[in-house]
Amino acid sequence: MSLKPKVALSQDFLIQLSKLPSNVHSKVMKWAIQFQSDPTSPGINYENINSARDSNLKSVRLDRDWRGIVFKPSSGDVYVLLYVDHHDDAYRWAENRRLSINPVTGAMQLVVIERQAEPEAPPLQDRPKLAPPSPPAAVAAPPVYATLSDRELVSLGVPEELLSEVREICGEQELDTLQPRLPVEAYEGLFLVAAGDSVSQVLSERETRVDKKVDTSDFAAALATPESQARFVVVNDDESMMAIMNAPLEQWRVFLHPTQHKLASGDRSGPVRILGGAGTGKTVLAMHRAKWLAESRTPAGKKVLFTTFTRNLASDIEQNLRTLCGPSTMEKLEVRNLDSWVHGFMRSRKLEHRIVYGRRDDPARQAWQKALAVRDTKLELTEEFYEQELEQVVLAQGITTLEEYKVARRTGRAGVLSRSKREAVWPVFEEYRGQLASRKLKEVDDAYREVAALLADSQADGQYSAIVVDETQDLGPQALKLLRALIAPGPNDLFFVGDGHQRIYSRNRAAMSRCGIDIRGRARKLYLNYRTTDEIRRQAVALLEGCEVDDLDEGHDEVRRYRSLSHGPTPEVLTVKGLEGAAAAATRFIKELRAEWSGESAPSVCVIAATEKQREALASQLQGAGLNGVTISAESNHADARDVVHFATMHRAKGLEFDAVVVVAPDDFLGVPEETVNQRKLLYVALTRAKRAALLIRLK
Ligand SMILES: Nc1ncnc2c1ncn2[C@@H]1O[C@H](COP(=O)(O)OP(=O)(O)OP(=O)(O)O)[C@@H](O)[C@H]1O
Repeated sequence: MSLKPKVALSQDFLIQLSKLPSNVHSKVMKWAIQFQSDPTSPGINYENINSARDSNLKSVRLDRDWRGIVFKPSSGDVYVLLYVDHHDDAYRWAENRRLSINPVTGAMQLVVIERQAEPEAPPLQDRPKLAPPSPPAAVAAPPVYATLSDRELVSLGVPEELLSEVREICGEQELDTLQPRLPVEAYEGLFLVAAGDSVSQVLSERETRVDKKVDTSDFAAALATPESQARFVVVNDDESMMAIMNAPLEQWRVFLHPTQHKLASGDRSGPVRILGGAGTGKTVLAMHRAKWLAESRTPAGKKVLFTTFTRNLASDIEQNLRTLCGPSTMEKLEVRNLDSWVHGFMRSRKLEHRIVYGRRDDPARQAWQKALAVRDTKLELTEEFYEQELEQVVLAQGITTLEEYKVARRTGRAGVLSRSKREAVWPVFEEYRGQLASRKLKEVDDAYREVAALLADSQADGQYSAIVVDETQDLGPQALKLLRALIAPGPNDLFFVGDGHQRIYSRNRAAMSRCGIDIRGRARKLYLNYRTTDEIRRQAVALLEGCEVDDLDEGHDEVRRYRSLSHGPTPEVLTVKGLEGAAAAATRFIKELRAEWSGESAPSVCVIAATEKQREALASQLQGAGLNGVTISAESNHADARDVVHFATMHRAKGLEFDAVVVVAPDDFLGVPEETVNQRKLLYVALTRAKRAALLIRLK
């Protein structure tokens, strides 16, 4: 029995497919499907490309004008659809490209060679490190990678063909210029080294082994590496081929970053925590992980729980999971925001309490006012003090008795509170809980705590095979403890993704290790921003300068190491007086953008405001200027709405993305960094929702 040859598609092929006119698109689809079923068919005529650097690249005729470029090595049974274009363009594309195998990582890399071939070099291991060349007199910055050996650079993913160009890089800008020609892992490795990491740190964090013997002619083996799968996908049947080709731009479903790939599958001995700045593919990874867990580690009768903080985000994720997973996998997945899960659990146990999320509205407001009425006025503590003490100490730590309160840690709270003062303060909190109870209400943190206790008492775990958590930064200590109680400790139990820069519910600062979640040895990071242009990312990061950011545990995180893959205009920052001025600026920006992008399908745009009131006012003014809008609510993101402007509060925009955003920021959000950390984080979240363009309006 002869085995069917391996057929793969490249990322470039799919991107190109998405740009083809529809009559050519269907022709290419038909051809590609035939090709997939038998690339050795005598009907396929592989023509040599005389000027090609790589003799394994062949041209295949699709019709009089169009050509496919295919990789067909002289030995081995691997065929890769690399590109499609008009005859001359396709040939030009193929001329200076080479598909080779990285001799250290074993990954397949498509390299664009712009320079003349260099003289034959000795094998990697024999090559000495280059002494740092003495810089030319006029050049200030020395080459960044001069002290690394060739082998070290290649182990980061740098193709041998680009070594000399990498060696000449003297700064960030030059690295960014070379980025489109570098494999994603090489670009990432290089900027991490430039930021201060050692090569071995980079390799060990990304779990890349460099001690294997690599056969640089075995393309079938090379295709199996996570690095190769970041840009090539093997297709085994018509069905999967069609699914991929019908949504060529849904790259996240097919091509994972090597780190996403490694973390999405395979067993982990306990809780995992993934950090990553905005847009680094944390949700994508979480979805792939949930899929793998559901398909590979979930016995009949159990499910994977995928949870997050906000309701509209959970429904967004569920929709995306439906495009990633078949019905049988979806049956093993439960996607719910944590509050809705708790609500459901309480109802199933006939617990009648309603959950309250704040004290602004009745009846919780009345309960809080009654509680404040019992305070000891001699202490001269403000209402704000009591409220913050309640949220950040009493509720967050699940303190239910004066004895516990007397010895509680008050991390993050200003000023020392003596035991005697604590005794005098405590009755307010006790009264509040009593007032809530008489109204059949419960604070959300108390609900988490009590449900966790019920689970522990009833040994009711066992319904979930694993739990995947998105937006972990917004879950406080009691929420984390509840998640811990929901599943027995063991392999693959908990998988968290999050970003301390995006904590927008500041009361929910938690350290995982203090909630029974031990991530030691299982903490990883994603560094590449797939969503936002680097110009927008930098603008957003600049807002957080001087703000302390945690790593969801007891350490710190920093933004220096993150980078974006795309570039665009630097976001405009305007200062205007009043909402009318903001609405006028937003209208102009959106209309100009629509005119500029008129050749493309309607861009998605979101106007993001700090409060519901401002959001409503802006929506009505833009409506008056002829821009129809929809409001993003807890129930719906209106993701399918076309030709409308979306309106959201900063809290509601979390986790979403749009081609462009207009962020309307009250000017006091940008006060002294230490005093406006929470507001600045909201702005960071809002601005990083943009993929290509952003306008930041400072509202005086
Ligand atoms: N491997 C990938 N290839 C291509 N696109 C990707 C990949 N991973 C993520 N993306 C895209 O990048 C964007 C951001 O991804 P995602 O929402 O998962 O990031 P995130 O880290 O969860 O963002 P945030 O924290 O800002 O909400 C999405 O458009 C997603 O489709």
